[in-house]
Amino acid sequence: MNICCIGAGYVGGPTMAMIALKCPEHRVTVVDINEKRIAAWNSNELPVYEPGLDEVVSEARGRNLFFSTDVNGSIAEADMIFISVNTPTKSYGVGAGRAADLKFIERCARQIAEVAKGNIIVVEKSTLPVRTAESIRRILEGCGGEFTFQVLSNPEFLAEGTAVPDLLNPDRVLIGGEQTPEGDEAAKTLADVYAKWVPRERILTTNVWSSELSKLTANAFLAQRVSSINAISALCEATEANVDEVARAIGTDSRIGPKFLKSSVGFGGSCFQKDILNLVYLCEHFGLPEVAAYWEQVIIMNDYQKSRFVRRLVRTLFNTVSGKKIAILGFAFKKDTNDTRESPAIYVCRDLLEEQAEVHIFDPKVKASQVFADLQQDALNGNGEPNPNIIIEEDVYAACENAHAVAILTEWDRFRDLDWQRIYDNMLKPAFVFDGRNILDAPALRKMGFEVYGIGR
Ligand SMILES: NC(=O)C1=CN([C@@H]2O[C@H](COP(=O)(O)OP(=O)(O)OC[C@H]3O[C@@H](n4cnc5c(N)ncnc54)[C@H](O)[C@@H]3O)[C@@H](O)[C@H]2O)C=CC1
Ligand SMILES: O=C(O)[C@H]1O[C@H](OP(=O)(O)OP(=O)(O)OC[C@H]2O[C@@H](n3ccc(=O)[nH]c3=O)[C@H](O)[C@@H]2O)[C@H](O)[C@@H](O)[C@@H]1O
Repeated sequence: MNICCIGAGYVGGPTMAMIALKCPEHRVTVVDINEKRIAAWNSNELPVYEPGLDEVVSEARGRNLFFSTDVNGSIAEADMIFISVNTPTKSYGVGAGRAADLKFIERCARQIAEVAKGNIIVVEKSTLPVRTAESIRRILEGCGGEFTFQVLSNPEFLAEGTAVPDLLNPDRVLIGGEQTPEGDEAAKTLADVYAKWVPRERILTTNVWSSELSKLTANAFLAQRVSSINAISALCEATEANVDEVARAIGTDSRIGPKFLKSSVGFGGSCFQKDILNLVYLCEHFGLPEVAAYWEQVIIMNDYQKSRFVRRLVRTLFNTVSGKKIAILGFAFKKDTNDTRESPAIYVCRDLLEEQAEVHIFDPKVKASQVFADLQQDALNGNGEPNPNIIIEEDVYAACENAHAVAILTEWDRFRDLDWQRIYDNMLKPAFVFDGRNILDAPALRKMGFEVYGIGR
């Protein structure tokens, strides 16, 4: 088959690279309108940092994996077209701040309608509101083009930082199709692609709507676990219970399970918040305000956790951080990724800048330009000059030197192994550490003289 994937982002790139690697008999072309991104996929410095991805791409690229900006050309040749474009939260008009903005999806559907040929399978890889496949079907049907088609839903469950192992060994692959002989046939064609490396029993098929809704539901459940343990972390701080001990105690109950119970400064990433907002919007749209309010609370709790972290820091630093140097260790939304979308670090830094702190930011993978873009309105002062209170550090020890406090905002493994004695010696005293990820050995640091504040302990 000729497989085309529209959208060479965090999902399109790695997913298609894995399909190409495992299915040398298929020709896979990933297309994007973003020329810089395609150029990066064709270079030695991929646009996405994921452990193990370089190896996968370099084995398949040029053999049966191609990255191109020729969107129409690739669609015209394709038997199967994945749509893997971004579906951000709408920022304008009806549903602003909640609904998913589907303009990129609709653009893809219209482009497919214009140039596709033959018998094609259109696969929704992007995360979409339930019933989007219906809109895609109507656009494709309405154009009177020279092709027949089936629309499948095949949401992606990979997590950033572990994309390669997640794709190699997924818990499940979900395929939703129309319940007709043609729909079943299309679902089988896609299942055969994955079956090259995923055991058949892990390939689930459902109707289209269940598949679309399962993706939003999975993310909502995962985020809800984080918000639930974070809610308990606030109570732990008030009662001297330890949230990590509570998490371990409840996680050993096999009905609850141990994963996704790590209390933190808050969840980030491009999807949890956007997908829950989308779910909330859908519930409101279908006249279910109680259900909407239930899920919205997951986000409210996450916002509370991020602002609570800053309030605690300011309170501890004698109620002012104005003119104080605060070292920010980690800017990505989780370890092993260069992605900063919705990173809690953005919100923490903004609040600290608002309090007139000087933030010295170190992250091993995030570029300075990305940090400035994320801190947008704070990046420039009123005169259009760069904000002198935002300093990007290349060296973690320089970031901490003469600092009043260190805040860990991403759980990069290397932060655990830093020479904390050296950091202590070079900090102002009292030397405060706010561990927003609970990764440090707090008793050992206290012995050195640090005042350590974790989350929920
Ligand atoms: N980032 C993640 O870990 C996961 C994301 N998802 C979902 O996958 C979808 C894509 O997410 P990401 O890859 O993170 O987004 P992304 O923003 O990294 O990539 C999307 C790409 O689509 C391109 N694009 C948009 N419209 C286009 C068009 N008409 N023609 C060609 N290219 C076009 C953009 O230029 C961009 O490079 C979203 O719906 C997201 O919710 C699902 C699972 C995991
Ligand atoms: O749809 C998506 O985009 C993806 O969203 C998440 O993946 P991702 O956001 O990449 O990363 P996660 O590991 O889920 O972490 C999300 C956020 O929650 C935080 N988190 C996670 C787990 C935990 O116990 N505690 C916690 O604070 C992380 O630090 C991070 O900020 C889901 O895990 C994926 O299954 C899904 O495909």
